[in-house]
Order: sequence, then C-alpha cells, then structure tokens
Amino acid sequence: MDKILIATKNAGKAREFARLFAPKQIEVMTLLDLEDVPPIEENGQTFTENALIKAQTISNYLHIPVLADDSGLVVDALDGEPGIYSARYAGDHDDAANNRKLLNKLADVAPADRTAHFHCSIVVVQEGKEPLIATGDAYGQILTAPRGKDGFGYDPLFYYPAKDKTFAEMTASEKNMVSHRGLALQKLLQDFDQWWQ
Ligand SMILES: O=c1[nH]c(=O)c2ncn([C@@H]3O[C@H](COP(=O)(O)OP(=O)(O)OP(=O)(O)O)[C@@H](O)[C@H]3O)c2[nH]1
Ligand SMILES: [Mg+2]
Repeated sequence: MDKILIATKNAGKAREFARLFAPKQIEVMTLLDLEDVPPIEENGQTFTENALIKAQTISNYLHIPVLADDSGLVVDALDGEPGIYSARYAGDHDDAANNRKLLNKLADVAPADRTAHFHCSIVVVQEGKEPLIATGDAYGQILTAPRGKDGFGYDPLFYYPAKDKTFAEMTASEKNMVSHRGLALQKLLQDFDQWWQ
C-alpha cells in the first residue's frame, strides 16, 4: 500500500485525511507518528504560503513526497478574522479559548450578519516537481452557542445551512462530503494520480 506523509500535528486533520485517502488505498502518516521533526514556522501571509512552508520544510528534511494543509475560519463581520491565525486566535491550539474569543467578538452581531467560511489550502510537494495545489471553501454561519460533540476546532459553532447541522453534529463522512478540506482534497485528487507517478 502506498503511504503519504502529511505535515500536520493536528489529530483532527489526521483523522479526516486518513478517511479521505482510504478509498485510494493510500495509508496516511503524520508528524504525530514521527519522533524528530524540524520546527515549522508558519510565517506566510496566506493559507497557501503556509501550506507550502509546512510541506517543503518536511520534504527537505525527509526527501519524500509530503502533503500539507493550512486552513482556518474566515468571519465576514470580523474582516476575515481569525483567518490564518485560526489555530492561535486566543490560545495556541486552545479550541475552547478560541471559540470563546470568537463568541465574544461577535456578541453584538445579529444572526444574519454572522456569515463565515472555512478555507483550506492543500499542497503536495516532491523534490524536482512543481507543487500540486488545491483549495476548498465551505460557507455557513457562526451560532451564538456551540452545538454537537464531533469534529475539532470551531466545528461546534459553524452552522452549515444546507444540512441544517453544525460541522460538530455531522458524522466524519458527512463533514468530509461538504467541508473545505473534503472539497480541496477532491480537487487535488483529480490531478494526483498523474502527479504521483
Ligand atoms: O472547526 C474547525 N473545523 C475544521 O475543519 C477546521 N480546519 C481548520 N480549522 C481551524 O483552523 C486551524 C488550522 O490551523 P493550521 O492549518 O495551522 O493547522 P494546525 O496548526 O491546527 O495544525 P498543522 O497542520 O499546522 O500542524 C485549526 O487549528 C482550527 O482552529 C478548523 N476548525
Ligand atoms: Mg498550524
């Protein structure tokens, strides 16, 4: 079975990618499976720049093909915050604190103005090849209180009208069908087989 290394330390992303790659008979490994990982500085100005930084840092170190995802929540009433800072909005990878900060910032914003989208940029890099890049977006709105227990990050606050559920109320497969990450990966996979050869 082929394996792909995903340059992420996020267990929520790792679970979603494992499920997304399963039909292709590709096993997913992540930085959570490795012992010594060089530090990755996510100092890009865009999601795609950050995804390239993650993938290239690890590919330069291990000399194997690497996929990376940079993603986040873009809230219209907050001029696009938290955006590329989604993981470190209030506390570094503290989902509860990040969600509290988001709710506080939106306290005076009416339901109709609480529109937002999740964005995901996925890249795959391999030495000597042009990177393969795909993006996906999922549109919804931010609730005033969390709903649901599944998923990760801001999922309990992100309401997806077409399914009348938050991302945290969806099963993993339901979320993958409509999520920013699922959509970006579907696009990436259209070109992946040819790129992978
Ligand atoms: O509710 C959510 N459902 C999602 O589907 C989702 N996708 C991204 N996010 C948020 O955006 C940050 C990514 O930041 P990010 O791309 O730098 O990833 P990360 O730092 O968590 O892991 P790594 O891949 O960098 O190691 C994450 O931490 C989350 O806060 C999500 N929240
Ligand atoms: Mg990160």
